Amino acid sequence: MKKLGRLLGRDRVLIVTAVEVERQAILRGLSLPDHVPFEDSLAAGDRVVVAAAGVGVAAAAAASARFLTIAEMAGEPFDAVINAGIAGGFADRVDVGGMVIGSRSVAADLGADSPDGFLTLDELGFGSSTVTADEDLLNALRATLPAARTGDVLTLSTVTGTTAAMEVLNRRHPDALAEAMEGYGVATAAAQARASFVELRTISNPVGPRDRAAWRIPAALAALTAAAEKLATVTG
Ligand SMILES: O=C(O)c1cccc(C(=O)CC[C@H]2O[C@@H](n3cnc4c(=O)[nH]cnc43)[C@H](O)[C@@H]2O)c1
Repeated sequence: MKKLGRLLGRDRVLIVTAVEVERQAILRGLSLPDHVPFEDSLAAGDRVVVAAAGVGVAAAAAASARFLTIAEMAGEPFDAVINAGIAGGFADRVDVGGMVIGSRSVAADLGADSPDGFLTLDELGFGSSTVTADEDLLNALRATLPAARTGDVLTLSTVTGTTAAMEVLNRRHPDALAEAMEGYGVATAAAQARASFVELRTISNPVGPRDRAAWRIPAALAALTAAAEKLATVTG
């Protein structure tokens, strides 16, 4: 059974989260069951599949590549990939509980340090530390989620936990809205599978000195569910 029709104008959409609670938050919003294994969703011809990849850029890239390859081999390739989950928000740019659509997913710690400053992959001549979101997908998300802010989302291997680290990021990426740990990895897998990509994040905590008590994970998960509910209204 095709449980959800075309989402955001796409035939088949893969939504990749890091962890299961994020996956369930999205499934709740889409009114999809939460117990269907990935392979069974594919076999059923579901047009929207939500899968958890694990935390961090390596798990995100490896699992996304696996999901995309399995779908391609089954003759049901995904044509769009959304990396969705919770994130840290940069103060004064986005509030806890708010939402960010990534215009770019930036691997902010991938490169080389030097006495003259940080060198990105681009500057080193090894490719790019940045994946730009697909314009049509980005615009479709923006139209569906008008309350969301649009801007760069950083991908980091370490959650920022000190004022010093936050200041370094602020200097290097003065316009970034949020940081998370998977976007660039999912985006790279999507690019290699020639699927369009966008990152969608709801804010669970401010970026800055580690303060576990300030994390508002239930609020960020509720915002993910609300976003998915809105996405479900734009099916064809
Ligand atoms: O520091 C802690 O005690 C702690 C407690 C719960 C979760 C964590 C995580 O590291 C979750 C990482 C997970 O969530 C995304 N995320 C959320 N906020 C941030 C952030 O400020 N910086 C980076 N990643 C964040 C991330 O994408 C992971 O999937 C820590």
